Amino acid sequence: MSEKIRVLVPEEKVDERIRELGRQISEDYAGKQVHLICVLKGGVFFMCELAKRITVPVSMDFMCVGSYGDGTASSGVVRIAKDLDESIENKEVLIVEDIIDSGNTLYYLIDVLKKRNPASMRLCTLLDKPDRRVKDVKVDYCGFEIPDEFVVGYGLDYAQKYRNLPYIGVVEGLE
Ligand SMILES: O=P(O)(O)OC[C@H]1O[C@H](OP(=O)(O)OP(=O)(O)O)[C@H](O)[C@@H]1O
Ligand code: HPA
Ligand SMILES: [Mg+2]
Repeated sequence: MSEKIRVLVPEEKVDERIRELGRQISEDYAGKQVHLICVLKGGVFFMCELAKRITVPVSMDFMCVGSYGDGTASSGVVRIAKDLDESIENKEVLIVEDIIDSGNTLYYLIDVLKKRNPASMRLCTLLDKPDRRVKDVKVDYCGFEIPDEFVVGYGLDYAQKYRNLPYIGVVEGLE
């Protein structure tokens, strides 16, 4: 069955904002190498586009975590399905996420990664949904603040579908 999707942020706006974020990050990390950590699966589209817009040297690694399963609410239990391949000790780490919603995922991840002694650690998210926050998470770079609606596209899924949409949409008709 397929749901109805309403466009919330069109493709051109997403692309333009990612270029701006890339410029800002390049300025802030001038003279350094930034180590991007992609939070799979949702973060992968954003990370690829963002990395192309960063002009300082970039390295990258991937971690796969999840707490939503096929539903629209966080289970509260964050599961690591794949850890990083490399050490982050003394690296300028920038975590790249698609969305901060309840904050459960990033609260947990930041706690885990801080113990590995990076030189610095910041967070960049394409979307921030502050109305749903239950855990406090500091966002350093944000693409868009969005209202309390379940969104898909640009890596975000509903029951694993719609990640490949090139825009941010709202799934209509969910309670
Ligand atoms: O702030 P939170 O309420 O924790 O929600 C945000 C997290 O939830 C989603 O991941 P999900 O668990 O759906 O895994 P996925 O990226 O594989 O879809 C999303 O990609 C974030 O990682
Ligand atoms: O609004 C959302 N959409 C898809 N996945 C999510 N994970 C947390 N919030 C969302
Ligand atoms: Mg998901």
